[in-house]
Amino acid sequence: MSASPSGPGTSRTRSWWGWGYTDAHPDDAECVALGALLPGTLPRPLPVPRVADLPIGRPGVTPPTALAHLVTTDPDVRAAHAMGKAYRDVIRALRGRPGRIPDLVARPTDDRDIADLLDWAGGRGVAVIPFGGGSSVVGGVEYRGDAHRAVLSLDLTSMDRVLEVDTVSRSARIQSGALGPVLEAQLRSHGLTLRHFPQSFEFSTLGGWLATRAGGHYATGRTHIDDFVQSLSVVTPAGPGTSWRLPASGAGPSPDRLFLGSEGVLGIITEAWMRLQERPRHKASASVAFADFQQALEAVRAIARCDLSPANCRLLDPGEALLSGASHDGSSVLVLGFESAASPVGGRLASALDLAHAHGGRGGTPAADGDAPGDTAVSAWRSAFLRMPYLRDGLARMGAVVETFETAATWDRVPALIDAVRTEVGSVASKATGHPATVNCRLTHVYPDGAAPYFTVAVAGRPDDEVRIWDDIKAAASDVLHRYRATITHHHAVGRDHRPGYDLQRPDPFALALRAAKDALDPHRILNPGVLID
Ligand SMILES: Cc1cc2nc3c(=O)[nH]c(=O)nc-3n(C[C@H](O)[C@H](O)[C@H](O)COP(=O)(O)OP(=O)(O)OC[C@H]3O[C@@H](n4cnc5c(N)ncnc54)[C@H](O)[C@@H]3O)c2cc1C
Repeated sequence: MSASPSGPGTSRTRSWWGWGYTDAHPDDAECVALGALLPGTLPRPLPVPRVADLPIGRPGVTPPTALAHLVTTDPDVRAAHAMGKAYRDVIRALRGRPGRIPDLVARPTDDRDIADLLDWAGGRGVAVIPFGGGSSVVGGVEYRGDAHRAVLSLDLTSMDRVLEVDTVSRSARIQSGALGPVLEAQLRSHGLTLRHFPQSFEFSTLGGWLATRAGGHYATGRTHIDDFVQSLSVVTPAGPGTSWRLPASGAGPSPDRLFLGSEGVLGIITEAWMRLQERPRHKASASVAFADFQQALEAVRAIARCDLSPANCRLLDPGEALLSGASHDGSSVLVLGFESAASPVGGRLASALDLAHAHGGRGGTPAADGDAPGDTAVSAWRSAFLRMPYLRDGLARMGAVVETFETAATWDRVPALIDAVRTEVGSVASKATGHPATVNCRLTHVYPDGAAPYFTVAVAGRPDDEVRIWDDIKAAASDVLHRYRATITHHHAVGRDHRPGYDLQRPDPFALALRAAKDALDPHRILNPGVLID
């Protein structure tokens, strides 16, 4: 079992503490250059953390002989499964204080292995934390507390095959541990694609997407992974179950809906039949600049209502546009993209541009229908988007507090919500650190009735106090969201970090029903304790 899983067809090493591949991390000189962008950061980067320096104790439990071949106690592997990939996780690793290191890491290869591991853990009071790619940004894959005798991280990535493709119904049965690129590589030979591309695509799994109701790259329409699910197979401590494959069904509450977004607290999603698509042959994109952010919001609202279905409709405020290189003159930028396997999309792009121009937008010559993006602001935004998590970790090494959070609200609240977050979160961040803070915003997904604003906070921290500072900033952000009745998360999930906000958001009878489901399916309360429901 390797400590640092490699990407498909590559021997590159995954970082145990930070985002992605170690060879893509900013070096010390780049970290210093990044730090210079934020007044008050450290003069030199914090050293890259080493597993050898961590307080990794002996495992508190030994697996039975029959399961020993699935389990490792290797310190490198255990460290890589201790936390997710939020800023909070990265800075804790950098400061030598990661979350609790799991006692054991298991990599099952089929449903039987999972059932046996759950049986054993249930009988011994061992907590089981399902682990896909480990890209959670909400404390979803770490254990907090001490109510269990030991902790087992259940890594699903050995179950990564596309098992069947039904070209007639255009769907496939896929094991849940497949990372994005592994899954797409297997579908390519059939000329098909799932086309679910979260920013974390490279290092997250189908099971993780389903368990967190992840949001992909589609800005409108099928924004969440839920929309692609035909049926699910789940192994719970109370037994396994598979829903029927159906294109749609009105037969009572949906069994799939119980497990979509269940974040590993009710059972392990082991495979799913997923709706596929043909690869797009027609693509077109363009960007439009706006002098006024409020007008840009109006333009996006108009586009979202017109049945144009852009695949990309990201509105970047001036700070986001500057950071990604999409604009340098204080403009907000709307990045528009259309795609289709069936018919040219130039007409839809032209209609969206007309609407943007009618609301004061400038530029955005429609690119010819084809594969190339054509527009430099669009290309700049795309490369910055993929590089951003690496840069965040570089800034963390400079002692900065840099993190994102996201939400969704109806259009009537969106403009005031964005203003309130900028003002109140910015003020808490500056007061907590004594340094100027930036709070930037982009819209990642848009709907006819509302939008999903996504915020990035950046401020120089105070040495060794970064976690507390971030927790204070996050608490202020959650307060604003609650006041505006905006969701605690549009797609990042609840995990442990969003529990207080989630508890306030969900109706009481729903909490009762969820608790009853937990009692029935996980009677020993071993699955991901602390997440979603107690
Ligand atoms: C840089 C970065 C960018 C991101 N971009 C996006 C984005 O664009 N869209 C988005 O939605 N999210 C995004 N995320 C968040 C994260 O990638 C998603 O939540 C993703 O769905 C998690 O998938 P994973 O395989 O890494 O799951 P993990 O992080 O391993 O697990 C997430 C949760 O699901 C549970 N779980 C995992 N697998 C299973 C399973 N098979 N059965 C039951 N429970 C399971 C875990 O216990 C945990 O609670 C981003 C994160 C980072 C760090």
